[in-house]
Amino acid sequence: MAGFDDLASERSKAQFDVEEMKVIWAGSRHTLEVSDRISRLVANDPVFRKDTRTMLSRKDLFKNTLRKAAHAWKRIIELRLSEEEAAELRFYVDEPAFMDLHWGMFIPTIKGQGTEEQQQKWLPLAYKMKIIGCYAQTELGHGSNVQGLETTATFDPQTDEFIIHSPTLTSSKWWPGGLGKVSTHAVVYGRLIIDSKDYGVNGFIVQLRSLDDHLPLPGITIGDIGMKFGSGAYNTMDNGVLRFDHVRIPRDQMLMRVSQVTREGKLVQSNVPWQLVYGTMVYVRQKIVSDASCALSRAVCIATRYSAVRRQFGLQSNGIETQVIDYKTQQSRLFPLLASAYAFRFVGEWLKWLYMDVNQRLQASDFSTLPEAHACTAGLKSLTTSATADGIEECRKLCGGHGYLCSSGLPELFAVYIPACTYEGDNIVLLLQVARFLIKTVSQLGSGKEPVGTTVYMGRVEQLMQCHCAVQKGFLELSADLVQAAVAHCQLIVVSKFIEKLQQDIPGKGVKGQLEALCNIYALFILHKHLGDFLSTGCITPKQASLANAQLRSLYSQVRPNAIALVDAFNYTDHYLSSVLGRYDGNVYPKLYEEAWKDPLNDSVVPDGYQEYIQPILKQQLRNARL
Ligand SMILES: CCCCC/C=C\C/C=C\C/C=C\C/C=C\C/C=C\CCCCC(=O)SCCNC(=O)CCNC(=O)[C@H](O)C(C)(C)COP(=O)(O)OP(=O)(O)OC[C@H]1O[C@@H](n2cnc3c(N)ncnc32)[C@H](O)[C@@H]1OP(=O)(O)O
Ligand SMILES: Cc1cc2nc3c(=O)[nH]c(=O)nc-3n(C[C@H](O)[C@H](O)[C@H](O)COP(=O)(O)OP(=O)(O)OC[C@H]3O[C@@H](n4cnc5c(N)ncnc54)[C@H](O)[C@@H]3O)c2cc1C
Repeated sequence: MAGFDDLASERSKAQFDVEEMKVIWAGSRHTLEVSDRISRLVANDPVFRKDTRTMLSRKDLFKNTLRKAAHAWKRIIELRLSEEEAAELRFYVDEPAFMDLHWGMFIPTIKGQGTEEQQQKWLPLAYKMKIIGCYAQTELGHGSNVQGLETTATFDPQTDEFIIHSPTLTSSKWWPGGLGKVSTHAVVYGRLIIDSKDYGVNGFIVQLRSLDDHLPLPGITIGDIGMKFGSGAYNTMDNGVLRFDHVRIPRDQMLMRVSQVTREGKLVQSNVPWQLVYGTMVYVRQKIVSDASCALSRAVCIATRYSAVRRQFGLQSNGIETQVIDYKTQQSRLFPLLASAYAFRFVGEWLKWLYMDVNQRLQASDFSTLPEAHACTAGLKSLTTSATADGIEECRKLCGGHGYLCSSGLPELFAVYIPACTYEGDNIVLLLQVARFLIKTVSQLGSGKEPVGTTVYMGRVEQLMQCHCAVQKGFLELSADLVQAAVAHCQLIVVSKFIEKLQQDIPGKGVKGQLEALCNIYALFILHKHLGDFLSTGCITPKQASLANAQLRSLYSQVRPNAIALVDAFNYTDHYLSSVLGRYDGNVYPKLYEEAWKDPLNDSVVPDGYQEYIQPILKQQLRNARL
């Protein structure tokens, strides 16, 4: 039968050791073992089913998410899962929920911005989930412009407290995940006011709801901001609205690693840079880059398997049509995405290392690499999420009409993924940060300060000094071009990190060869996409451009027999993929047919509303016909 045979035969053609590639993708043999074990644990647990998610009402969907989160927590405790295993469990449960913000932002903020005493007080409560926290920064009126936030935290020396207040409608907190219905606490960002003087934005731990009956505490108005894009998708999350009416908190609930307010109301700065108030965003952006490769590889896995099963036109001598994966147009759309998934995986690995390195340095009061870490996390978050969002949509198109069905898994994946281009920093705003960093680096070239890290190449480009002079005349005027320069800088990082990966010891028959092909596809595809820029700047000649394109076509042919094995190496369970088109066994058509009958519309042969709305029309037509 089509599908079973197709994928089995594809697998037999693979020219490399898939099991070793799984290790490379996972990062280590240990990580592969953990991820394999936990993904199966989730797939085999009926509480974690997700096949009806797109058909549930918001209330049922949300309650079901709470049920899953509670069950996940129970399993974590019962099985005594490590932090790594628990994070894998959250990943494979595959449902955005308040837990993400509690573990992913609330706890890291206290760790990064709290003093030793504050950590000792709050972290045990948070780790045991005796309190549940979220990250309340964005307001109705300001998200990107953090320094424009309006919430105030005014010190009252009489009582040794801060008074948290929302002075305007636009100062209402708006968007924080987990805030709407679940969180008992939040890290709230607001303007520190002492003696009528504004000291800018700082973080404060604020209790929002009673730990007894979950009701909002006095002075607090709180709720969910409403349905978001798509069915299922991000609607499992209670993104919230929050207003304060002169809510009092003890002074020691201001996060005081960066600056402290004394009992007398004096502001004391510590030796750490004030930008550490933005530190959680660096951490989460780094996480988002790692997650981009997961979302893209998932879409690519579905589209690749289906492209091998789907046949259209080109009747062959044996009477069967051509697999659509054999069309060069399909390959030229699909294989660069396959290569991007691997490229993002490796740059994500590197970014994780960079983040750990900067953290260790911060502990030792070395702040020198913070600007680069900010630029890299901001830029790569922007590049990888934009490419992944576009890539998922391209995979939907690669699957033709069936890709538009929810049972393909692609519509929900797209809907849940696209806000990544906005949250944790709008992608254009983040690229402008990279552009500023690049301009600053260029401006220091003449002063004898050697560029380091990801900007080391700048020391070799003489024309950059002239660029700097031009940009000095108008950053805003040139910002659209500067954003392109920032993207180019980030692409260079992605390609360099892929090349560095290839320089490591890579065991397994044929594995290195496949990765080399993917790395070359990624680099040449970027060159192809921006051919105009490369030609107009004289970086390559027309002859080189045409050679590069010929090389790209030949690389597609090289990857073609290995395509299915390259997506098998992601080691995704059918539960995680949740796609009829991407099934491991390729049994697409019978399952698509079966799936259709599960739709609630098919519960009855004659639909509800027939007698009310259809029958009268039909009867009317009958009368008109008689007339
Ligand atoms: C059930 C199982 C349970 C177990 C679970 C286990 C585990 C779960 C684990 C994990 C989950 C993990 C992670 C979660 C992953 C995903 C999370 C999911 C969803 C995400 C939710 C999204 C949340 C949010 O969106 S929070 C809000 C984010 N907001 C933003 O990003 C705002 C964007 N704006 C800004 O960042 C800034 O305002 C700005 C644009 C940078 C402008 O800053 P500003 O100060 O106004 O101006 P300026 O440009 O002059 O900058 C000044 C100066 O500072 C430097 N700078 C700026 N930012 C930073 C930074 N972040 N770090 C360091 N330095 C920074 C800048 O370069 C300037 O420097 P200089 O003066 O030039 O030297
Ligand atoms: C699903 C989701 C979850 C979220 N979760 C949280 C959360 O848990 N906690 C939290 O605090 N926040 C959260 N947010 C908020 C999120 O961080 C902000 O929406 C994001 O930072 C973008 O800010 P904004 O909405 O103000 O966009 P805006 O800044 O208003 O952007 C609008 C447009 O203006 C452009 N623009 C803005 N500034 C400039 C500039 N200087 N130059 C050029 N163009 C510019 C942008 O590119 C964009 O096109 C979440 C958002 C979403 C969608």
